[in-house]
Amino acid sequence: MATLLTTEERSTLPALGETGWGAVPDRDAIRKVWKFKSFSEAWAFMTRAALAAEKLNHHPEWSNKYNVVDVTLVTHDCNGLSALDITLAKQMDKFAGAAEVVHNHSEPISCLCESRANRIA
Ligand SMILES: C[C@H](O)[C@H](O)[C@H]1CNC2=NC(N)=NC(=O)C2=N1
Repeated sequence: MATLLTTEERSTLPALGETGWGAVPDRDAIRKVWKFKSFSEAWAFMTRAALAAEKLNHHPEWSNKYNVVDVTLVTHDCNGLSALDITLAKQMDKFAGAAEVVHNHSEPISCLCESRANRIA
């Protein structure tokens, strides 16, 4: 059974913050949003991440819209962050490679994709 990260363990998390993972307001969870070059690259990332998640028996809360993948990591069994979230976060960072990290989490995900109007303009 996973246990919540201790205060001491959490003190090592800022390094993770520098990679674009951020705290979710009002929740003991972390979130990162990537923008890939294409849907195909986003899907390839999700495929790798899904296989890693299955191996860990630890699954992301995530959504995908076109080339954007929005990931929240939390451990449901302990209702907060555990070491499994950090392990999966690091693996996802590896799979995402050089994809653009979207830092403005307050922006609705629909605004992060190019609008259809812009693409055909
Ligand atoms: C029974 C099974 O092991 C659990 O439900 C696993 C599956 N995947 C999980 N994923 C996440 N993110 N948190 C969990 O607590 C969790 N628990």
